[in-house]
Amino acid sequence: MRTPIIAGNWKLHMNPEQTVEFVKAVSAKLPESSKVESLICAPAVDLDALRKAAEGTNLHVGAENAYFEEEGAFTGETSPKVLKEMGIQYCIIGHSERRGYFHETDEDINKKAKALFANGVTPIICCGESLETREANKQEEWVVSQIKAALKDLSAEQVSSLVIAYEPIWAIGTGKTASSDQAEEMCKTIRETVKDLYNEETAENVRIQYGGSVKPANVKELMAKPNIDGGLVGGASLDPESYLALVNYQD
Ligand SMILES: O=C(CO)COP(=O)(O)O
Repeated sequence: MRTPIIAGNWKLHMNPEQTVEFVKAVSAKLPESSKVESLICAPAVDLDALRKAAEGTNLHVGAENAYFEEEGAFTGETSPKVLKEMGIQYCIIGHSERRGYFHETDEDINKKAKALFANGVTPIICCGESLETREANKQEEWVVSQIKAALKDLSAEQVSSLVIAYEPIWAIGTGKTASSDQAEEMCKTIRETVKDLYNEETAENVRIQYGGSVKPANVKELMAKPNIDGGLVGGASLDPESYLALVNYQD
């Protein structure tokens, strides 16, 4: 059985003090990790505070990005090796904002996935189509091609352990959620792609999140779908009450 994973992606919000306040506000009310994994992915400058504040709680900690090199002359980048040393468990890669504003390619994302695995950090690999691609009804081939490129040369064991986040760009921060049927349809396609590339067991193990205007009001319906194992949540993860409503969607 796949453990559901609800992750906040704070993007460029929150400072270390606010991070500690947030953890204080949520820590006592988080579900058991065996029931739902509660994760916050925070800006690199907040990770030390987040990891320390989350110690001994059911809150898991992730980064929003990392580079594919561990060290060297790469000004401004975040090392996957240092993430590991800091005790960071997850790292988002290939978010559409990174692909769009920072020109990250499928090849970069594949290299980042390998670098994270080399350092024992679990990647959350994002994929998703633009409105233009959906209107042209090309969303499936677009997402399948992103997945194939991101997973290139990864082992079945690695793919079993990672997380894929389907985030249609037209649903991010727009208040326009994909319908639960649209989200399920693509998450199912992603799982079938993993089965074609690897095997049934790997496809059954890989966790697939939906992201794009997930809110307390729609999380339950999304999570009821058989191929949706979690949410990657931007705006609604910044407020403690809203975050708690998301991670406790089973109550
Ligand atoms: O991009 C997202 C999470 O990675 C989704 O953001 P919103 O939940 O704000 O739409």
